[in-house]
Amino acid sequence: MTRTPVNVTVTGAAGQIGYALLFRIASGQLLGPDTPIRLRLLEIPQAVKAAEGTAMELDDCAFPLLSGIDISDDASVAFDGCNVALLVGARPRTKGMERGDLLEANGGIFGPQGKAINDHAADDVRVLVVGNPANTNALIAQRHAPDVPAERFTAMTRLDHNRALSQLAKKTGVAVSEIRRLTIWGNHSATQYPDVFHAEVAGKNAAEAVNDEQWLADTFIPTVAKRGAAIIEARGASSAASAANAAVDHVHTWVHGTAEGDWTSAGVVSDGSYGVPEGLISSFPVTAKDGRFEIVQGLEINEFSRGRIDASVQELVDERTAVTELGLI
Ligand SMILES: NC(=O)c1ccc[n+]([C@@H]2O[C@H](COP(=O)([O-])OP(=O)(O)OC[C@H]3O[C@@H](n4cnc5c(N)ncnc54)[C@H](O)[C@@H]3O)[C@@H](O)[C@H]2O)c1
Ligand SMILES: O=C(O)C[C@H](O)C(=O)O
Repeated sequence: MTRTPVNVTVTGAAGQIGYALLFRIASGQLLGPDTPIRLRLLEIPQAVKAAEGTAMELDDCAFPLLSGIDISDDASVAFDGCNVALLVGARPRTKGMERGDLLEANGGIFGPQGKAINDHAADDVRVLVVGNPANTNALIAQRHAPDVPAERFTAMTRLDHNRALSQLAKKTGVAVSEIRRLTIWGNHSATQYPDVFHAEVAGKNAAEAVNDEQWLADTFIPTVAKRGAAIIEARGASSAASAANAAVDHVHTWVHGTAEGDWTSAGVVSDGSYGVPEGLISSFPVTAKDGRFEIVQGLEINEFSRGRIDASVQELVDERTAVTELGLI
């Protein structure tokens, strides 16, 4: 192997998503079978030992593409030379915590990590924020990295996208591979809007294939939007393997591109498209080419969709106002 390894930094490496994610990155599923990887794991001091245990297991897999593993509790070390940053570690909501408390606690994590990326990462750094509230955490990190192009900061809504694909495939009786052009709009929260109006199911318009607006409104949208909570209820812990899978999908698509004629969903910095205020990190339909996401332009937004997109975007505006008032951006 002669290529220089790509530095992939994973925060929250000792957590449950970290445990599902690291082995897939090291096996080549994130960047492809020809790209050697150096893992840089960031954890809080209390969890460094657990991260060391995971690193021992990674060693024991003898992955041919894994050129080394560094573990640190110092963001300036973990992001040094970083090419791909997966910001997974976050402060979970605990009993009695209000949304503002959660935003404040996470601002204390994502602000300094954004600054460390700004000061230490490689020029081509790409950042995916997984830790919740993912869109606003991504915004906080991006605002602390003025020297990094804003478009390099993204938030994960690929899990929502994949959930929507599966639900629609089940309803219409087709394979997920036969569905294209589905969109998640807005926030990675219960207000998100999974939109089938531009989607195709086996070459046919998805809304027409479903032909059941009540199912869309009363079953499909809430099932996708509340899936995270349903998994917590069932598993007693939030989604981990599916979240790691979506992170792998997001970065793989970002680097390798979307298929001709298709698109995916990602939280990206708004350029004002579709009435989403500029600068917000909101989920859009996006294509990827040459390592860049582009918002799909020119889609007609019907009345059913407009109100739902606006409601989720308003939640993002409110979160941005809250973190501005807290002095976090
Ligand atoms: N965007 C999505 O689709 C999506 C899906 C699932 C989960 N999530 C979110 O991902 C996050 C991680 O989930 P999890 O199940 O792995 O949680 P977890 O609690 O199992 O692990 C989180 C890890 O982050 C570490 N951590 C905390 N603060 C840190 C910091 N400042 N620097 C580095 N590491 C830090 C913790 O020590 C812990 O090991 C949560 O916020 C969860 O809500 C997002
Ligand atoms: O961790 C959560 O709150 C849920 C998670 O974001 C998910 O969508 O599964």
